[in-house]
Amino acid sequence: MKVVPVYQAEGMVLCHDVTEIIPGKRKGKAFRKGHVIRRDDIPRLLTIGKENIYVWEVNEQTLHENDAALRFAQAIAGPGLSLAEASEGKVEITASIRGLLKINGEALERINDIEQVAAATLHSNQIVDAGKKVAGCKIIPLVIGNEKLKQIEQIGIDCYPVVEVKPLQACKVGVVTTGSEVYHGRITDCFGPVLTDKFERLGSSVLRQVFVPDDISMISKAIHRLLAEGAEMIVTTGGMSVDPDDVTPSGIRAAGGQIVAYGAPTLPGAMFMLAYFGTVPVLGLPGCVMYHKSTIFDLVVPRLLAGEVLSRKDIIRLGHGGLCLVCEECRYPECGFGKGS
Ligand SMILES: Nc1nc2c(c(=O)[nH]1)N[C@H]1C(S)=C(S)[C@@H](COP(=O)(O)OP(=O)(O)OC[C@H]3O[C@@H](n4cnc5c(N)ncnc54)[C@H](O)[C@@H]3O)O[C@H]1N2
Ligand code: MOO
Repeated sequence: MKVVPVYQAEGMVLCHDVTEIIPGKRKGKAFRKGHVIRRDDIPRLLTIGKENIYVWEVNEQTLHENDAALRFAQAIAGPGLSLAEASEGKVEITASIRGLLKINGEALERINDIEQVAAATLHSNQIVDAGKKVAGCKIIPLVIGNEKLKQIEQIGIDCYPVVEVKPLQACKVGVVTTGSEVYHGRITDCFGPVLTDKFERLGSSVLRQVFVPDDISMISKAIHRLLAEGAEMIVTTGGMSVDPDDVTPSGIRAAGGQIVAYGAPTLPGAMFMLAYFGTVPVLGLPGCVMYHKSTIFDLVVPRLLAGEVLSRKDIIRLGHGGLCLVCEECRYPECGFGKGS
């Protein structure tokens, strides 16, 4: 900060608000702190009585907060995002498409470890609609050293993209509904409509729903039939728990898939299974997916539709934030469920 004669202040940044008082008419801010002084501001500043003012100097080594915030946002934003105009040292980042929000948490931490800058985001791995605000980049002082922006830009290159929205692929989904009580018509199937609705909301569709009793070989055959019909994802429903008739995990194993995990640290959704048949994910969905509004389904399926291949480690990580409070009115993803992963 330094004092300069006002007629030398063009291009420099005001360090404080400048108040103008016109008796009987108005009292208010004539210029805001952070304003970059233009040549035509000078006569007005002189009229207000400012022959000398405190300024920050912007030169090759320093940047005004708004210019810096824009470079900051450009450095962290990847595909599927758009940037708002810089204001008060801040640029907001919004989704430009509907899709899966991905945040590189490690890169974000490295950036926020740089002094005088702050980036805040929504949590990773949630579906966001186009227009949703997902992140904000803020410069703390009015003027910041260029080297700090260069550090951020290097992290942005090394970890590209720090923030992105991945589009969801439209998938043809095969459904294998197990349960002798459903197969023999003792009860009406309720899983199919829930899944049709959930997949349609995600831009995918149910190719076919096959009904089988609690029989390992029939479950296995149904999986192969749907694979042969071109299913790009298969979900089996029910029979995932511990009763003698809960044989769906055995059916998936018998079909010969590569098992990623049986059991997931999410409640509801603990009795979940994920397997792969080549590139086709096969999911074992427990009864809770039919009953509860938000479950393991909502944490895993969007990521699969965004093209991610999930590992056992990805499933294990769901534990932090994997406890759903089963609120009367479900507000997911505007809650803690799935937040830690
Ligand atoms: N002793 C234990 N009991 C339970 C455990 C456990 O670990 N130990 N796990 C619980 C969890 S977690 C879940 S989730 C549920 C359900 O798990 P399943 O996937 O095995 O579900 P099912 O036994 O097949 O069915 C439960 C219930 O839902 C009805 N159902 C199933 N499919 C359909 C369908 N397509 N349409 C309509 N209704 C359906 C079924 O008739 C049963 O009433 O287990 C807990 N228990
Ligand atoms: O899978 Mo149950 O899967 O936790 O409610």
